[in-house]
Amino acid sequence: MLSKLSDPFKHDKIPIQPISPQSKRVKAKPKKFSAVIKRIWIYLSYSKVMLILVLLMVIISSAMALLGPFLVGMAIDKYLVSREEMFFLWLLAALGGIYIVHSLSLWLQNYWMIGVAQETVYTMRADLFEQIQKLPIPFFDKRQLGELMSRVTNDIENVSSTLNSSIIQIFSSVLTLAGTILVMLSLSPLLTLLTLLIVPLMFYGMKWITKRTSVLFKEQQRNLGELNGFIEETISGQKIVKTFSQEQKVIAEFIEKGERLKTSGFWAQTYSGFIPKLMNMLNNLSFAIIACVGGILALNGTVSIGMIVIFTEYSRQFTRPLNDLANQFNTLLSAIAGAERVFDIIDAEDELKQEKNKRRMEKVKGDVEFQNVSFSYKGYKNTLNQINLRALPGETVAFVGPTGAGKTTIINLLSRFYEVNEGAILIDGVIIADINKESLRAHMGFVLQDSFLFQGTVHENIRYGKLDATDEEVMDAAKHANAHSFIMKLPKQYDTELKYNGSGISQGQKQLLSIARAFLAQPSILILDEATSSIDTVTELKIQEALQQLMVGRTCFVIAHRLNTIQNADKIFVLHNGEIIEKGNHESLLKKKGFYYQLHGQKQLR
Ligand SMILES: Nc1ncnc2c1ncn2[C@@H]1O[C@H](COP(=O)(O)OP(=O)(O)OP(=O)(O)O)[C@@H](O)[C@H]1O
Repeated sequence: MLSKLSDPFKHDKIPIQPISPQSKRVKAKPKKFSAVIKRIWIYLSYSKVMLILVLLMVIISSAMALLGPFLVGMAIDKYLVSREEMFFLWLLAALGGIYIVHSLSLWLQNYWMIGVAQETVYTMRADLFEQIQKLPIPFFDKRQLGELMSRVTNDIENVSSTLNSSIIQIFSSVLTLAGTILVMLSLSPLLTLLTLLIVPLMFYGMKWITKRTSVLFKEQQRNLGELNGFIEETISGQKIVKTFSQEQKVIAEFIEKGERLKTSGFWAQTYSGFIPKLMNMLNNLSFAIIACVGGILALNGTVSIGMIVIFTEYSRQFTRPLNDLANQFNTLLSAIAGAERVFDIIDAEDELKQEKNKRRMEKVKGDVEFQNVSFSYKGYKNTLNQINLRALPGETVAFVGPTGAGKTTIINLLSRFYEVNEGAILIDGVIIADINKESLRAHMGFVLQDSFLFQGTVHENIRYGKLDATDEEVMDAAKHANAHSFIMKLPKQYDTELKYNGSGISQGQKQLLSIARAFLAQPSILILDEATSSIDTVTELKIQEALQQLMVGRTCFVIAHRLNTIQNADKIFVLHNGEIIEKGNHESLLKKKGFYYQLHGQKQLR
């Protein structure tokens, strides 16, 4: 029936596939709820004391809610029927007390639950962020930044709002439900059985609906992640979008993704919206049955009027928590979908776990050797084939070759961002796969083309190279890197706040800061990816001079684009299609009159 419902958001311009329940796009099967709930429970248990207090308040408020109608019924029988005024007054006073305690316990459970929810979400977010820091580079190859961001923000937020609103509701509903059934059974087993008639109907109705909504909620979260990824990408790439006048294309793509999110949201909400409607219907049915049968029993004189009032009140109390549970189910399903996406990342294999027992290198001389190294990115054909090379301590090794030849990949393998498929890389005679990654990278310094600068002061950004460096050391590094003079001209010198990725300073200045970082780190092995972007001659000279200084006494691997780097290099490896096709120094390679000679002649080293 539902598949026939028309999609109210149908867009005339861009045809999109509606995410109807029959859609083939809904592939994700919900994992076991119990496993996800168990995980959330572990997080909840970090705030045990507060949670116990919440539970205590839930028990009190549920008991008060149960006691209320009972006293009302008694009051009716005692006053309306027997006219026992004194007892009636006592009952009224007790009723007043019950409602005050009820309200207070409701307020307190809410107060403590907010604390539990905030603590839980804080820990979950911290775990997720920490895990993201430990994930290996190949993990990020497969994912969009915005999609990951969506997990840290939206999905976690989803869990938070559910904890705030649903947990108490679920606890108290279950308690009230159990208490009500018990009291009802003790009052009239027949009427209780009549009330319980609707339970199997509720159960099957809910099962049918939730089977569909859980898949749809997951689809909605995934679409939200995709949309966020797209937004992040287009905002970061605004210059390119504008340069190529792609605004309309980007807007159209956004609309398409937005439509997809809207449609999946629509179906998820529509399906889950049936839950309260179904509950309401069954609720009314139950009420009608009780009223009819109870009325007949009262007319026969089998039960008192007070008893009927108590009972109809309880029957309402019985269906109300069921109703509440059904309403909360929506939120709960959406939160479970979010939590599942968060746990997917938390459970991803982190690179540091396997590294724990590996050997740490205290000192590195810088003797680096590649032995028959072959490598392919996952799912691609070989990028590097049988690479053999050696750099002795203090030597400068340069890589040249056309674009896509595999120069960056060699560096990626040396830093263990990726692992070799065949062969081995050795540092000072030790295979690097056996060295703890952290300790390996601690001996490496990187000056990359697109050296990233973080939001923070100039000082903080340089100190990234050595977190415990003193102010003097930072300034000293900046002086060696020829960065000091431009820093002093900044509005607040070393305390100047840099904008996102250093967007407030020039490309050349960014490079000088990254050289300063490397100076501070004092690595034994230096990895240098020379910038190809054109920089003004004065800054270019400063960069050259700083790099010359930085390279002294270290083993350097350079992806070279500049002639003077090449001329000074001890060894040059010419790469083509993932293979070393020529090696030697500048003079010997020129003499050979091979590929290097051609590149050099074209004044183009890549
Ligand atoms: N993460 C990745 N996943 C799949 N393939 C990749 C990945 N990174 C690089 N490649 C591919 O590996 C090959 C070598 O790339 P690499 O970046 O090492 O070349 P390069 O010589 O440094 O090129 P350039 O001079 O343009 O930077 C290319 O074909 C590239 O498309």
